[in-house]
Amino acid sequence: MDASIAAEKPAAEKPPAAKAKAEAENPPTQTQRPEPVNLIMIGMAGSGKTTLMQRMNAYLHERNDAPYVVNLDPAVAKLPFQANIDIRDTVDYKQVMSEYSLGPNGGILTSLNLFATKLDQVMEIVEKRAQSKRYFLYDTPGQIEIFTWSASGTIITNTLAASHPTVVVYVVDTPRSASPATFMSNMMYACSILYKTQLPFLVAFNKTDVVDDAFAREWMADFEAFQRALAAEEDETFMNSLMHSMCLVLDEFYTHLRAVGVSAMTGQGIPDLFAKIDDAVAEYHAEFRPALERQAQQKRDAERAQKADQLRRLMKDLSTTDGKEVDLG
Ligand SMILES: Nc1nc2c(ncn2[C@@H]2O[C@H](COP(=O)(O)OP(=O)(O)OP(=O)(O)O)[C@@H](O)[C@H]2O)c(=O)[nH]1
Repeated sequence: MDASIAAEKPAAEKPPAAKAKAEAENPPTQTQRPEPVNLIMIGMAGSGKTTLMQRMNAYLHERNDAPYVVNLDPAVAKLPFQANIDIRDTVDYKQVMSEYSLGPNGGILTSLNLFATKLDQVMEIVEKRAQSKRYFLYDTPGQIEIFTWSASGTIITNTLAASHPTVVVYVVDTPRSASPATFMSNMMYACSILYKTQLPFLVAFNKTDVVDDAFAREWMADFEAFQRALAAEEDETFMNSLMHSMCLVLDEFYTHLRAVGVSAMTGQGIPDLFAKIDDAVAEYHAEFRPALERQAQQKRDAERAQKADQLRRLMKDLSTTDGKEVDLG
């Protein structure tokens, strides 16, 4: 791995005519910039994270609000956009695999671990850009568990969340979730990530140009509709009875879940996606930030109590030395 994070790259500039048009339609505001927002894109392989990021990137460029883009997927072959920071500039995933004799997943995990050791440098660069950028988009590996359940993924997520409002955008391949079994599996995964990260969460049902997400909304809003869809499946297997029980758990999850249908391909639903992101940011301020401050306070209190306890024990030791002088030097 390189000794330091490779120099950040400027995102590809728009053609001058398009830039001038965007500026005329959306002149840069003189008022104070809203606080930066980190958007962590998570989703199963092929759900469309990268394509959706590209669409969001283009949408924001059109509004003269170019985002800052970070690629955290060391194994991605080709990106449709120019990332400002790219893990591939820092870690060579194939070299990591051969150097440590690892398979593809081990290679991704080790690359992320190596990258996490340089996170302070990344955060320094990102913090500088936070003066002028609103949205920071983070693309993650399609092997979800490598990011969400690894120490390095947790370190990256927590570091981002401690710096600025951070929202998880969970991307779902809507056509591939049209059967009750795959839908339920995907939602169980979403649920576990929500509880793991404890961050404001948004489900983006992607590829609505292929299959409308109305069925998903119905299943989330109406428990019986989902039960009927399950019953309509041909065989009542072990999987189905397991799902009958699981959907009772998910019912509670759905009541607080923010969801939006989008098409990364056509751009349908993108304004709604950003409106939902605003809601999630409000939740970050109302719930996550105070919880984070409470935790920090508890940690400070515990450290203070520990120091006081150590001092008390030291004083006790001193008082039991029979009046002999104790050399503290
Ligand atoms: N029809 C349609 N296809 C899409 C849409 N979004 C993505 N795709 C296609 O889905 C495939 C996977 O998209 P990616 O953006 O590479 O998915 P990913 O989640 O980043 O994949 P990994 O990098 O493997 O995790 C590509 O062929 C995309 O063209 C969409 O909204 N509509």
